[in-house]
Amino acid sequence: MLLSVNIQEAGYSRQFPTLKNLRFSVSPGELVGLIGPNGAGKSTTVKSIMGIIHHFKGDIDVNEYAYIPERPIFYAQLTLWEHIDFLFSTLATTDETAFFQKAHELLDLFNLSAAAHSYPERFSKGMQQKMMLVLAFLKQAKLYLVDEPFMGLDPKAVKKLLLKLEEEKEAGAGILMSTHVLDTAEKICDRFILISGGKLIVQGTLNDIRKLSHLKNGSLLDCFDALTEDY
Ligand SMILES: Nc1ncnc2c1ncn2[C@@H]1O[C@H](COP(=O)(O)OP(=O)(O)OP(=O)(O)O)[C@@H](O)[C@H]1O
Repeated sequence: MLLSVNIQEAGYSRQFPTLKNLRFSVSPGELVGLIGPNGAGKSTTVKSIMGIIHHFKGDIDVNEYAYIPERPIFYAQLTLWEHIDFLFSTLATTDETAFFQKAHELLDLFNLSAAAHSYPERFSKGMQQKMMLVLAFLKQAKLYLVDEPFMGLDPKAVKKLLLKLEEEKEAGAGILMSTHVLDTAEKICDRFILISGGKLIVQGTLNDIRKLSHLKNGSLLDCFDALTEDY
């Protein structure tokens, strides 16, 4: 198991916890979709796994991970290449040649080579998001925590991201991905965790979700709609 989550309570105030009684796990080679309406608690779940939620009761067992944030996070004073250099200095890996070769490949893949020595503050939103992808894939972690990754990416970049996720999965990584892009999630995720109002509604394959929502051939969106009706 790469990730085992048992949240009894988590949130931003002790009196009104955002999440309650949420249990799930992610195994090697699995892409698990974390879905739910706005404000359902997806980001709070990801932050709980990362250990940055103040009010927390429960147990999280998590391997070393790479995080792809919903909104780009970077140091304004460092160029993209300096971020890559800095990342190398924080990793246990000693194979410098392989690391920097991979950095060049990823920059090339996401069309960022020409921007490598520029400051990310001046990048477009999509370029900043692609920079997050490059840094995450460079970590070569066994577990990926991905929070709404498609925002701001052009269709080509989305396709490349999906290919990279598939590649990592084939290589045995586990991925937890929160997203609102349900038609894509339906195509690529092995399982889903549907939350609403901070509670688990259902977890399982699309077929499990179809059964529960009584929609035999329903799309993930139809099932989502049916199961979050009172939202
Ligand atoms: N920093 C914060 N302080 C206080 N409350 C917060 C904070 N961040 C989120 N919340 C609240 O926690 C609840 C869950 O928010 P969260 O961001 O986890 O939802 P989400 O499912 O990721 O939503 P979205 O799809 O809109 O990104 C919301 O009611 C939100 O207002």
